[in-house]
Amino acid sequence: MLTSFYKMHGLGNDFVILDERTGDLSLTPARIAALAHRRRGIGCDQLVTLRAPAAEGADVFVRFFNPDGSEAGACGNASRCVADLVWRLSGNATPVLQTLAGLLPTHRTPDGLVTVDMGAPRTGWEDVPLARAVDTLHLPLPGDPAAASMGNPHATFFVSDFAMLAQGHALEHDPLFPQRANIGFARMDTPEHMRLKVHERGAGVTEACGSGACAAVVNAVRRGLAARTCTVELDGGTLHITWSEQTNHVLMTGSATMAFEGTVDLAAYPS
Ligand SMILES: N[C@H](CCC[C@H](N)C(=O)O)C(=O)O
Repeated sequence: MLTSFYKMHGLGNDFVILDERTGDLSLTPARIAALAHRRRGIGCDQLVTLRAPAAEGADVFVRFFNPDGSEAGACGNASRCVADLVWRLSGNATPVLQTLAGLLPTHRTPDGLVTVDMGAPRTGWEDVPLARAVDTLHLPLPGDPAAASMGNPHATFFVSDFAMLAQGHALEHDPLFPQRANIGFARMDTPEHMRLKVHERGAGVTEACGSGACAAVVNAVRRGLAARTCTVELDGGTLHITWSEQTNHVLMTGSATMAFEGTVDLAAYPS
């Protein structure tokens, strides 16, 4: 039996989106990893599922899975893509996404971009989470990173070049991060412009990371390095991030792209 899927990306951070609102697809970690495989599967940075919402006021319940089968509480680029997909399918231009990180209101901008309210950052050590009580603004790691969660763990290193990117895998698995972490490397060109590269937890280096951009701006503002409205330039393109002083929420604006639709025979994948 063939199952439809949508292939979308946010600045080159790419996703396979499967709709489980018509029935469970038995997406075990093994099947997710096989579907995400760049040669033997469809291939993606994250696999995204849609389900009927449980929360009051939500239009769709969205879950995000890495190519290693692990689940992520947040995924900014995929959130923009799901908002765009809901609009394409239903005409609703302001869907509210229910995620493990909470309810994320979204809207389209006049120039066809998508804004997601990614909610408030979590900066307590137990919220990131970290393995012990340390100052999340200056972690006890070489390179003196800061840490914050957007519903998933992020560490941000402030760098002048990106040589440290090669240490991303080891840092992802540092014992200070009991749930591992996404590792961002941020170069502040001005307080309003950041160049960012991210080694993602469970996925490796991606062309863009939306929640990583949000966390990096939050950490930069906390360090006094960035303005609350900051343009983040990633390998795959630009995101506009604002950490609102009034609401304490982080707004992320950027593109969402439909690459293609397809069908897949899930019976050909491990259960
Ligand atoms: N690409 C996603 C981040 C995925 C995070 C995932 N790697 C995790 O385990 O937290 C984004 O645009 O926010």
